[in-house]
Amino acid sequence: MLTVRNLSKVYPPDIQVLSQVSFQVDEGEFIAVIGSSGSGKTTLLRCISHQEKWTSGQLIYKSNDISKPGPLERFKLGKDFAYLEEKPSLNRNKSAIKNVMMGKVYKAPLRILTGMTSRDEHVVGMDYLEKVGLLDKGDKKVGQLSGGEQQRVAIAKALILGPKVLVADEPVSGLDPKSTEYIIQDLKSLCKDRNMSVIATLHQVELAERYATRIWGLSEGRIVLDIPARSLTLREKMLIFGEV
Ligand SMILES: Nc1ncnc2c1ncn2[C@@H]1O[C@H](COP(=O)(O)OP(=O)(O)OP(=O)(O)O)[C@@H](O)[C@H]1O
Repeated sequence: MLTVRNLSKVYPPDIQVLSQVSFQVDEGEFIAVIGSSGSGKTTLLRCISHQEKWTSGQLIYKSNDISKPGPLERFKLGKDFAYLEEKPSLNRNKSAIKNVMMGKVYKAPLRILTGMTSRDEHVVGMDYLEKVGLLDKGDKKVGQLSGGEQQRVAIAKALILGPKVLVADEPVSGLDPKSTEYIIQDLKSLCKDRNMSVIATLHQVELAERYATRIWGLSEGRIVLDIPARSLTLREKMLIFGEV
């Protein structure tokens, strides 16, 4: 579904962060990206989701070369790719449902894109909150929700336009084990039930080993390991992290 060839990213004047990164992503995969701090994980995710310009490389999505997307392709990419930041920007003073409804691409309200009424939109928003187990918290202000619940609101917000690929930067960072489990299970069922692909950075290797379908190990801006998820050997950990 998605093929990237030789993606490189250089920040001015000459900070090479990603070097010749190549990979393929299939529908329904849950890919965990692991690597040391500064290895380029966030930059990779931001490049994949077109939050960041590429210095060079080729992106083939659904058989179309969209390495240099025009306005129409950008619109389509924005709809098909959702990017979930490490600290999602939610409005703490607004309710969970209102935040979810703000999940719109290219500033176009859902109803312009789909012809829905605002009432239909509300129902759809609640549907997404239900998918992440927050149906009963829809009217609560986001500021009154726990960190894990806020992250789930952000996931529902990212999902509202039905992306095919969800790119999530540290979706469980700073969360307690129970919230972590909830969120990872949410992401996993999105892959399974909706055939969506998830690419997520995870700091805890055990989470990647346990829940992902595939693991990418990043070191100094290169994918040094790309394997079906399983317990990593010491040698593989050394390859990714250096000393372990
Ligand atoms: N806008 C920028 N300008 C210059 N250098 C940058 C910029 N953004 C990131 N970098 C550099 O790129 C490298 C990789 O950063 P990135 O945030 O992608 O790493 P990371 O693996 O996500 O790290 P962490 O796990 O600490 O979040 C770092 O050395 C960082 O300083």
